[in-house]
Amino acid sequence: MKIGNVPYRSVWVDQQDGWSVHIFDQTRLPWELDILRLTERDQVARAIVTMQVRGAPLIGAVAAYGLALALRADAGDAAMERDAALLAGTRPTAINLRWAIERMLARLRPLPAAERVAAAYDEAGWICDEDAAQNEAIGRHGLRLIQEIAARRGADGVVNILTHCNAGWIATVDWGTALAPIYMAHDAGLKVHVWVDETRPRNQGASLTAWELGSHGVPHTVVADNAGGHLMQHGMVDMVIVGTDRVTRSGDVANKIGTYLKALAAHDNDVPFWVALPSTTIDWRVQDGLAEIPIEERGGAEVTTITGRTADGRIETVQLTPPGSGAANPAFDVTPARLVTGLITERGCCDASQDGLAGLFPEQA
Ligand SMILES: CSC[C@@H](O)[C@@H](O)C(=O)COP(=O)(O)O
Repeated sequence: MKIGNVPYRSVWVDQQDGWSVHIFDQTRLPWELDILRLTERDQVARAIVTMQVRGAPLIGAVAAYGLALALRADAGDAAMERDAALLAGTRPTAINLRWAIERMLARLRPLPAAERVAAAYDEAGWICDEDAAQNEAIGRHGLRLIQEIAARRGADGVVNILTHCNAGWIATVDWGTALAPIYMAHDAGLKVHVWVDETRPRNQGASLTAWELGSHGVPHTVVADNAGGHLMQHGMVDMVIVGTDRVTRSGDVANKIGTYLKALAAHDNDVPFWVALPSTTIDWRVQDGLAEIPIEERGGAEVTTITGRTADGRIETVQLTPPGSGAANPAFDVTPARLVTGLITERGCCDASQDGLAGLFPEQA
């Protein structure tokens, strides 16, 4: 996607040196566009843990390059297994991270150490290219859903879409998942307007989704997380599209904390609730999302403080709560498949169910 008129991906290898890895520091957006240069394993691990990079597909892709950087230091068997485990353990909920590391190891383990660095960069590059292509396909399939609603609304009708967290191009290698259909609808001339949940505590909606949509010229309005139910009750939401960090083989969906409440409100108001994902986000080994998906617990400071830009341009973090108040910070929740209208994947749309997923991905069933 473009910033200004310059096309970017969310992770790329330095063209000059051919090995260091660049990312945007997402903790500085939307205030500053800082590009970080990563040169070693620990920088990559730190970037994922501190959420300088975030979003399920992107942390998988960046971790893949993290393993390539680690192999530059030591490409022996023991070091590779240790570094792969370290990178895979940086965040627990998004399955794309484990998937990417397992794919890297499947390619690298049979090779002699001397051939591993080149192969690792090659494989990480494929992971990135495939993610971009899958998300573009998700965009095309999701576009049809938006077109159907637009057709019912008539020529002047605006399609109002609510989204939670950030599942845009900055959360993937390119295009995004939930936002890909929205970009395509906007580019196709459909009138779309996006309700952007602020997404406390880290505000990925207010900072990242609003920045992405604004940069692309997509009309949008940021709302407090608690506003979604009210908007749906008053007919102001035509559909919900969210991304996900892990989908079970039965169609349960883990996504940013608060997604479940939006699904409940959508169900109560007959608003279609769609989840967009590349197949790399499906955990075929897991059936019951509530029982089996590990939910990341992050530090309480993300709840007790808030970061923003002051009137004179400084980025500051301020305290919201009284001294001594404790805080809990579960970062994800699980929406049961029964509340999900359907899944939008690179192979098309399906029911959020074992049969639905098996129909699209028979080789996994
Ligand atoms: C295409 S990204 C899908 C999900 O990863 C996204 O919705 C989300 O929950 C991200 O959580 P985050 O904690 O910001 O990494």
